[in-house]
This record gives sequence, C-alpha cells and structure tokens, in this order.
Amino acid sequence: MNLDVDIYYRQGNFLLDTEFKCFESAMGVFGHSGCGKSTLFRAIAGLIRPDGGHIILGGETFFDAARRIFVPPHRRGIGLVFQDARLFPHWSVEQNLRAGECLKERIKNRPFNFDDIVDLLNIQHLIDREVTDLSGGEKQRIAIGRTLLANPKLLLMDEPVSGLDVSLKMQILPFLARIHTTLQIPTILISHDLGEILQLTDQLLLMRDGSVTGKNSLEKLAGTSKTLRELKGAQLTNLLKMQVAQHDKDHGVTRLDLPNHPELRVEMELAEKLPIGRAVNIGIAANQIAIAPHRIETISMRNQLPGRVRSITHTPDRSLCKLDTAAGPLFAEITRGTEKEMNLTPASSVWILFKSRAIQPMGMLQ
Ligand SMILES: Nc1ncnc2c1ncn2[C@@H]1O[C@H](COP(=O)(O)OP(=O)(O)OP(=O)(O)O)[C@@H](O)[C@H]1O
Repeated sequence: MNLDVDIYYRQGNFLLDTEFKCFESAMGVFGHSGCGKSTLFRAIAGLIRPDGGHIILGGETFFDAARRIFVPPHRRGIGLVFQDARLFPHWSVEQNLRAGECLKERIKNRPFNFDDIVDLLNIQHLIDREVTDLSGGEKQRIAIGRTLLANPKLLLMDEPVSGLDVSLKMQILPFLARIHTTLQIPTILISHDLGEILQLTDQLLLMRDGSVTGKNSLEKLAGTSKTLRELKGAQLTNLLKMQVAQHDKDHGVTRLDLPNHPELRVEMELAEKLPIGRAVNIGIAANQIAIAPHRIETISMRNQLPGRVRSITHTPDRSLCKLDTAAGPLFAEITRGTEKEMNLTPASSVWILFKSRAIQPMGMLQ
C-alpha cells in the first residue's frame, strides 16, 4: 500500500496527532488502550473528519484540509472489520455476504468472485443458515467475507478476534494471513496481542497518547530502548509453526514436531481437536520462556530447545533476548540479573525452557 497519513483531530480532551507513511502491504497498529488506534481507523475510513492534515491512499486524496477535500466513506473503498461482527440479524448468511456486493461499481473489476471468498473462508456449509445461531468465530468469518466481497482497496481490521476465546480465534487467525496472501489486499490490523499481528506481518505502527512513536519491524522496534519501552507490558507472543505428532491421553499432552527437526519435539496440554499431521501455529508468551546455560535433566518444564542469542535489548528493568532456534527466531523476556549471572552476550549458546501450559494453539494451517 502507499498510505500517507498526517492528521490532527481533537475529540473531547483527546488529541490525535498522527503522522506516518506506510509502503508495506500489511501493518499492525499497537498501543495502550485509549491511545487513538480506533480513532485513526475512523479517520482513514472517513467516519470522522480530522481538523487538519491529509490522508492519501495510492495517490488518491481522501482528505486534505488545506484543499477542502473530504471523500465520504462510501467512496473510499475501504473495508472495515470490527471486534463485533455487526451482521444483519434477520438475514441469512448468504444475504449478509451479498450485502457486501451492493455497490456494483465497486465490484465491477473485482479480481475474485463470490465462490472464491466462500472457499477462502471455508463457509460453504453455513451459506443457508440464519446468522443468529452461528458461533462467534463463524459470525466473524461472515463479517470478513462481506467486507472482502465489497472489493476493498484497503482492509482495516480493528481487533477482529479479541472478543473470541482461543478456540474461536483459531477459526479466524489463519484466515487473516491467507486472505492477505491470496487476495493481496493491503491490510492494517489493530490488536492488543503482538502475536496476532505477527501472524500477518512484522511491521508495526506504535502509538502513544494519540501520536506515532515508532514505525518499523518488530525486530527493529524491540532493538531500540525507547520503542521497546512502548512494547513493555505488551503481550509479546512468539509464533512458531509446528506439526501435530501425537496425542498422549495418559500424560495429558499433545506432542508437536518442529518442521525439519524431527529430533526436537515439544509438548503442550492435550488438544485432541488438532488433527495428527496438521501444521499448526502455536504461541508462547515471551515472558513464559526461561533460559539456561545447558540442558537440564530434572525439571518440571517439559520443553527444552537449544538456541543461540542473536541480540539483547534493554529497558530499565528487563532484557529482551532475541534467540535463534530450530523453530525460528524467538523472543524471551528475562531480568537484568539473569542476563548478568549467565553472562549472556550475542552468540551465547543457551537452552530455552518453557512449560507445556505456556503453549497456546493459535491456529491450524492449511
Ligand atoms: N466520541 C468521543 N468523544 C470524546 N472522546 C472520545 C470519543 N471517542 C473516543 N474518545 C476518546 O479518545 C481516545 C482514543 O480512543 P480510541 O477508541 O481511538 O482508542 P483506542 O486506542 O482504539 O483504545 P482501545 O484499545 O481501548 O480500543 C480515548 O481517550 C477515548 O476515551
């Protein structure tokens, strides 16, 4: 996308004063509650009119205060997906989906058709149902489908899965990345969980008190003390791809293989719904990972993987280690004390430890 935003907007006591340019095809927006993420989305979508500045997408000016340009929302071609699905309750699934196609001009050159979206979101079996008795995850898939069918130039997703429990998130999260790669619609995603954003992109816009404090890859932002501080307290969930190997009911665990490393296995709490052989995304919070100088034979933490420190970033009270492992890069949050005691430096060889319970299934991959 080629998005250029430079706006200010007063809303009660709150001032949104935001400037950034985005050339990446996907970006996550991250910041504390109330920092202005949704207000920024509303401004881009045209649901509010900023007090000043400009918004330009792909060379098309949506808003320019100086030139008195304000393109209304229905002419911007922007798709919005909210936390709640906002479906029409008395309509069937198909009627809800078709509502996305009501502007014929917008879908004239659409590079996909109705069935493509139904296939992509795996909702064939729901088409004739009423929406009222769908699960939260199913409703959200229909809402996403309706938005996609309108052929948006840009997709804005405002915490699309935050109201759902983990199993329902699993119904949605894999589709976000799939939608993005298959349909190539530029996408901006707001989420409180960096792990969710990382499913889609590692490009982040950090916000605080209405302003942008950083825009870069997570790695770069986490590599700078100032922006790492912004990320502090954030749920930083590492996402790893694994393959379901075995359900062991006796021990209450599901075993997962690391792709291309059959000698390395990890265990998570029993998740029998995951089909054997299926590739899955799992999440491990950075603050649930411990580091040891060598493998430990007698310890309750079931999972141990060898790794190497790539970099260490400091905030006043903690260290964020970026580690290279056979499962991919991984962030671990440790204390300064641990770092000193272990004499950790870039290139140190370490073992990475985490409990089975620290693993969250984040979504099945196709
Ligand atoms: N209609 C309004 N009038 C006055 N203030 C408002 C209005 N809507 C939102 N605000 C305030 O504007 C600020 C930014 O709100 P916004 O919803 O954009 O934050 P957010 O970052 O999306 O928060 P969250 O993560 O909790 O959804 C907040 O302080 C909020 O209380």
